[in-house]
Amino acid sequence: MTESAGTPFLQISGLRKAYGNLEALRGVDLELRRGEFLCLFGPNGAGKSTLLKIIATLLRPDSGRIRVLDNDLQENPEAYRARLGMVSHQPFVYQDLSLLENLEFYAALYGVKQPRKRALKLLQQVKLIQRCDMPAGDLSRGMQQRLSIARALVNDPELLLLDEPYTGLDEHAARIFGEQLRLLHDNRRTIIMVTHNLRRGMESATRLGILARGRLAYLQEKDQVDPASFEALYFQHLEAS
Ligand SMILES: Nc1ncnc2c1ncn2[C@@H]1O[C@H](COP(=O)(O)OP(=O)(O)OP(=O)(O)O)[C@@H](O)[C@H]1O
Repeated sequence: MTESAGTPFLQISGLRKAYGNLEALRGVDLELRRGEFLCLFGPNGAGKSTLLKIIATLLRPDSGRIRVLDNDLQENPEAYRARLGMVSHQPFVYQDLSLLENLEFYAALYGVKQPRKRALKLLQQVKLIQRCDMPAGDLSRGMQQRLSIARALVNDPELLLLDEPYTGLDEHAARIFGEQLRLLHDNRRTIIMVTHNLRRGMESATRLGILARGRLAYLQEKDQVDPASFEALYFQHLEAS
């Protein structure tokens, strides 16, 4: 994939998705440059997970386009998926396999050169190395979340999609994850995170967005945003929903 200066990394235009009569996305347009970190807020049912699932190719839109650099993702989904990582409500881990087996499996699937080494490094990072031989199904919910974060990073993704990654994490684990996000966020990685955690979201992001009733109601560079005004606007949207 070619990349010239100024080419947006991700271009989304006119994205619409309905579930029966319910219009979950009503025309979303969004452009992100490589290395941007968008934190997307919004009321329950606003369409945030639907948007992330479509970007992750887990769900097909009814209409609209998504391009990553010069490629339409519908035209070459396999190459696109290899560059993608996602943490969602589903852990996508095998409950009967150990933590190490799970991560080794995914690393091998993505063609990582030394799958075991990569798996062990990630288990260290998410502080699960002591439990590496335990079946994933025996982990607590917060630990499952840490494992799915490790799973999402196995292929060192260029585009990382995080749907409420703080859910289930205790304060210590959330702080560690916040630190990891800072390390993960470099010039080559583009991140979109959906969260209801205003403080955590605002500390990590370079852009802030609010999705409301299936539309992007607000999008701004974080350094142009007054935190108190943003918080007030966010609460207005929550109350209006
Ligand atoms: N599989 C589905 N079938 C029918 N309706 C769905 C389905 N998935 C989502 N919806 C509906 O689409 C709308 C958007 O849902 P979505 O999960 O994208 O919202 P969200 O912004 O992620 O919400 P939350 O903050 O509660 O996670 C909601 O009204 C929801 O009930």
